[in-house]
Amino acid sequence: MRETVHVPLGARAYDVVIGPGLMAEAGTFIAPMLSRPRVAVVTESRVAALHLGALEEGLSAAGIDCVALELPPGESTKSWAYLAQVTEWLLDQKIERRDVVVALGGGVIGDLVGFACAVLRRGVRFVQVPTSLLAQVDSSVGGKTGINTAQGKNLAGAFHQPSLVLADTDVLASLAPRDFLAGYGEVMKYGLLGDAAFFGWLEDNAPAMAAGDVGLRVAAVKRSVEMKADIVTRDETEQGDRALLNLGHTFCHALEAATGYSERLLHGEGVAIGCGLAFELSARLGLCSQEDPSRVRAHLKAMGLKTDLADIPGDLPDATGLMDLMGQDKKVVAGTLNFILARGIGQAFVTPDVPPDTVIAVLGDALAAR
Ligand SMILES: NC(=O)c1ccc[n+]([C@@H]2O[C@H](COP(=O)([O-])OP(=O)(O)OC[C@H]3O[C@@H](n4cnc5c(N)ncnc54)[C@H](O)[C@@H]3O)[C@@H](O)[C@H]2O)c1
Ligand SMILES: O=C(O)C(=O)C[C@@H](O)[C@H](O)[C@H](O)COP(=O)(O)O
Ligand SMILES: [Zn+2]
Repeated sequence: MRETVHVPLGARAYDVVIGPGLMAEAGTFIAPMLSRPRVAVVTESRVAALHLGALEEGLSAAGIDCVALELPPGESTKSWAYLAQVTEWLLDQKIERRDVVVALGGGVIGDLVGFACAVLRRGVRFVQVPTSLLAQVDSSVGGKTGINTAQGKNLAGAFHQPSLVLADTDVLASLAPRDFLAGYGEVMKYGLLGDAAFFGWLEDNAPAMAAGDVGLRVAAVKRSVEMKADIVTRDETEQGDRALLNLGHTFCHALEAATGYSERLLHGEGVAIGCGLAFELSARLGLCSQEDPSRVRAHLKAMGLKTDLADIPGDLPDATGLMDLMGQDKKVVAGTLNFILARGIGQAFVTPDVPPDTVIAVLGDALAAR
């Protein structure tokens, strides 16, 4: 059940290894990369309590010593304060330019530690050991690293590719159901953006995958990573096509900002709701049939995922307020926001041609249904 997806980025190429039992073999994979048998691991306390011991044993079995830093869990750790703490801790540990840092955790740790490694001594290699479904299918691959700022989501960061990704599917068993489902939002995104057959496969198989079927989990992670690797290889720094991976994210990032990056809305939940809104907007613009957003929302509901703005607890800004938050999106060019829309399931495309009034109308209707 071991799968490897290669990300062919020339001098920055690397493998994503997927399957059960990888923690125990981490040292075997990492040892050939080292100039001395020592690594620094950065993680967070919830993941550390469950999986740091297994990683340390896997490293030690290959004769690799490690020091570890544990941060608080949660989205608010993706901040300037923790970027400074991680960077200074790595310097205090005398991590050298040729050393390797290991990011053990979900997307929060991967994004933060990757950014710290991008700036540490102007660039130190890092290995992603993603522990959430979201991190295994998306954030550990492709080299987008960063933090949130007071102005919005992921607004400071760098493209810094990992040197290796070890996605041990066994660790997904300890995820809380809500965190597993949030990660599923990004899995479904791949089907919606470019592979209708994968979306159909998910409609048939995702309930069993969520219930714990290991073979289905490996298959879903592999297909997601293949799709991401393919897009990232075509457009590493998001000059064009890579924005397809942002399907649903313009809405999602505004909603995350509006809910204060809190437990009210997890990133993957925002992606799920955002994908529904992107398809609704596409249907309103006559690009796809009304059956497509209905099918997306029906699948989200069947999976038990957040589907509508009504599923977000507490107050939200009005439609204009949400549009203002979208103004910080990194896809804005000369003041015009690029959207990811779809001509059908699996047929997403990037376009600046979206009348703001139509976006406001879609948001207004979604807010009115709360
Ligand atoms: N860089 C990228 O390309 C990219 C892509 C997608 C998302 N992201 C970012 O990733 C972040 C979201 O990632 P996430 O959903 O993994 O969030 P996260 O890192 O906060 O993890 C989600 C929750 O799961 C817990 N957890 C992680 N692994 C666990 C395990 N094996 N067992 C039990 N609990 C575990 C964490 O403690 C946390 O409470 C967001 O900041 C998002 O912006 C980045
Ligand atoms: O890798 C990408 O490219 C993505 O857009 C993946 C997204 O799922 C992810 O949330 C990413 O962090 C969003 O990037 P941003 O550039 O919109 O901040
Ligand atoms: Zn995302």
